[in-house]
Amino acid sequence: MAAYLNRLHHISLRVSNVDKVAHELVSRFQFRVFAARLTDRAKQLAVRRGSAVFVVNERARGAPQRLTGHESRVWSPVAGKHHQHFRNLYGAHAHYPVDTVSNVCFEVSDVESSSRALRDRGCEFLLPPTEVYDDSGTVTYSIVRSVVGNVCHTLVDTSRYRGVFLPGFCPVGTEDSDSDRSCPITHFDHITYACTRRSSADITRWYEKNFGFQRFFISRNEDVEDGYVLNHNGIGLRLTAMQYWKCSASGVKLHRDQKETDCKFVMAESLPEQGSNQVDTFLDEHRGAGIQHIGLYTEDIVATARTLSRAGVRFFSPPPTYYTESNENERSCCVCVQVGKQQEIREAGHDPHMLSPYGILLDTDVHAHNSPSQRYLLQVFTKPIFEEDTFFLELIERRGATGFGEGNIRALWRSVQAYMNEEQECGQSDCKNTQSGQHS
Ligand SMILES: O=C(O)C(=O)Cc1ccc(O)cc1
Ligand SMILES: [Fe+2]
Repeated sequence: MAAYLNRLHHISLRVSNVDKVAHELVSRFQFRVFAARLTDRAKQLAVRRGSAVFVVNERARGAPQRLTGHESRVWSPVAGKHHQHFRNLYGAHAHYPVDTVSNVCFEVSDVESSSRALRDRGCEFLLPPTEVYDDSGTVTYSIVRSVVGNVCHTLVDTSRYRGVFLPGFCPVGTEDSDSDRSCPITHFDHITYACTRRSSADITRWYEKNFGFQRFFISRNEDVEDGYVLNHNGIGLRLTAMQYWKCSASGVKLHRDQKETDCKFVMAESLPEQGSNQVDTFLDEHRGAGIQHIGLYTEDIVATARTLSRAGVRFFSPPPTYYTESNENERSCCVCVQVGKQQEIREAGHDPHMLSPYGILLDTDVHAHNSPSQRYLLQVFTKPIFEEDTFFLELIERRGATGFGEGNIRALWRSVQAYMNEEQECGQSDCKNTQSGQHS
């Protein structure tokens, strides 16, 4: 392994309208702006909910903005001077034609040695280790390109920094406790990439080799090379999942379902046999592979979905029969068409009427079924949040289940597919703001 990752530090979005996207995250998704970097050339807003931090960066218009060759050749840290050159600090440099989630930033203990090791393994750096400072201390960071579309990783060491976020950012608002029970989002649960065909195996190897990620299996029937393949009834999807093995989360209080402070990574590929689908749509509209969605972990998905729904967030919903009918065979049969989950929802101790207004899906871990401590997870998916049909968010509550619900993936797939078909019939992009597929 080349780089030891301590934890996920933040995720960067690059958008044409920072205020609009930040406002969406704040007014709808209940994030709070806690730091800002505003200069005549840059606008960066940092928003937080629990330990989930997004930085919303302004997307440069006009000529692509790149670091110059001179800057790339500088290897040893250059104290403090660099920040004058950068329109957007911490990994938001590269030009991209549409709004996008461009960077997953990891905290590491030693940026220099991690970067050197990654470079020796052939990784491409957009920025060598660089120091920036302000009155609250110093931070070292570098930026490495990933092997997935436009996604980059900033590696940052904040151990010598006492400020509210990162050098150059000013605190905004007052620190509050995030203890609001109506929206207990605590952290990023997973990041899902939309990948081009047959690229998942190489991507997995890249993360294993360079960052010590570990593969984990979504299904017992999953093949090591092929991943988890869903290829029937109109669903053509290959999923491969991995997580990073965190190294030093000592002192961090962990939630019972949170294994250390890890965040899972899921690679989704579309399979050609079943026709065009949501992964293809992402690749088209995003103009390449990238981050398709991010799962936000919540301790109470019903309360969170209610709060977000009242604030205007729109969710995908399965057909009403999902909550009113039961399909006993569904759990043991991987090819039959799903009808309903009423009984499964009740058996898990939930009321279908509480889940249906928001389109919340429930999936029991098949192998734990009938055991006294039934393991399941609850998920709900939002409509895309940028102009293009690309990036969306997900809420996830885990009740002992650590993977991804096979049944939920099918239910989500169908509701997204129905929505895409509807949009195609309308031929209007503003349909995504309507209440279609929504029961609330
Ligand atoms: O189930 C999840 O939350 C996943 O992240 C898996 C997944 C990935 C891509 C899709 O288009 C649909 C589902
Ligand atoms: Fe997901």
